[in-house]
Amino acid sequence: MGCKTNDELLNLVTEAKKVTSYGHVADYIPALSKADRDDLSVAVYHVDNTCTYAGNVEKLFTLQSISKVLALALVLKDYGKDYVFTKVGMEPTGDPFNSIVKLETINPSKPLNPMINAGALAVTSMIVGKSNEEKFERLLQFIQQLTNNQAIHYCEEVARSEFETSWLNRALCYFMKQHGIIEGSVEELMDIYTKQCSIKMHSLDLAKIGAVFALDGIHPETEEKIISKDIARICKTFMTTCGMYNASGEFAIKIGIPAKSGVSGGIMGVSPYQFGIGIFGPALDEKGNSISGIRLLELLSEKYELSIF
Ligand SMILES: NC(=O)CC[C@H](N)C(=O)O
Repeated sequence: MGCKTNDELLNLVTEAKKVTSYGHVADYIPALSKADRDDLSVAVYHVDNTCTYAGNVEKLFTLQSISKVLALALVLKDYGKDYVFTKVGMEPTGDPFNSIVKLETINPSKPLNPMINAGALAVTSMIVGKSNEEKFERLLQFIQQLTNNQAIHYCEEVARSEFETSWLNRALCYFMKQHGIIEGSVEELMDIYTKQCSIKMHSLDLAKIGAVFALDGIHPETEEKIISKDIARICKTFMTTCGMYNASGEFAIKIGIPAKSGVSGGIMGVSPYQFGIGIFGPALDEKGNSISGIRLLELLSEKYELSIF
């Protein structure tokens, strides 16, 4: 088992930072454009409860699309896979994460997978609760359990910023509502979805969630079984096939671990039975993945032979 000292990680971070200048901070959600594009931090949370890190690992960032895996785990717990997969598919798309094109061309308008926006919106619409507040509270509590950190909350500024500008996501919702994939108020769904994407944490907490997946759903600190082995397996499979959007194939070849990215620049990685990885590097490549974060994972995977394939 490698990657046990902070110095090892710092060397890799220094090397990975060299590509930062080729990336750009996301600005289609206006509040995200305030990020410092030179940031790069990484935390590795080992299943034996030790942690190594480099960079400013206490800096908070919003989960964005990383939250899609966590919302999926929650609805799979609530409903079981048979029902969930009547509303969302299991296939990679090859299209950008916010694309609408396949919703129209594929019958019966079921989003292809839960890692693209359409699929994630369908998943979030399934969260159980009597009111919008209760639904979001359940998701938040689940994420607090995964991090073993009751202080986890969401960033109101980022949530509001996305809510006020999310026209394409609304379009995806109305399309799916027309075809019976989602029900109820689109504005209420957008309210939960934008709060979900704005849940904030630092790389250490994100690495810890990765470690829960690395241990098939068991929390390394509390030893609590938070999700079943089967749900952990399904989530890791989606991370492997669709987690890096339409760069997932290349990522599987070059790095070869289950991972999920978000447009804030976060990446959660999983090295099964070894550790979880939390990365924050807001400069993104053209597909919307952290450019230095991917470079760092490439260096880590080569050095410690992390590929699962
Ligand atoms: N790729 C992402 O991280 C997308 C999440 C973002 N909140 C959106 O829906 O556009």
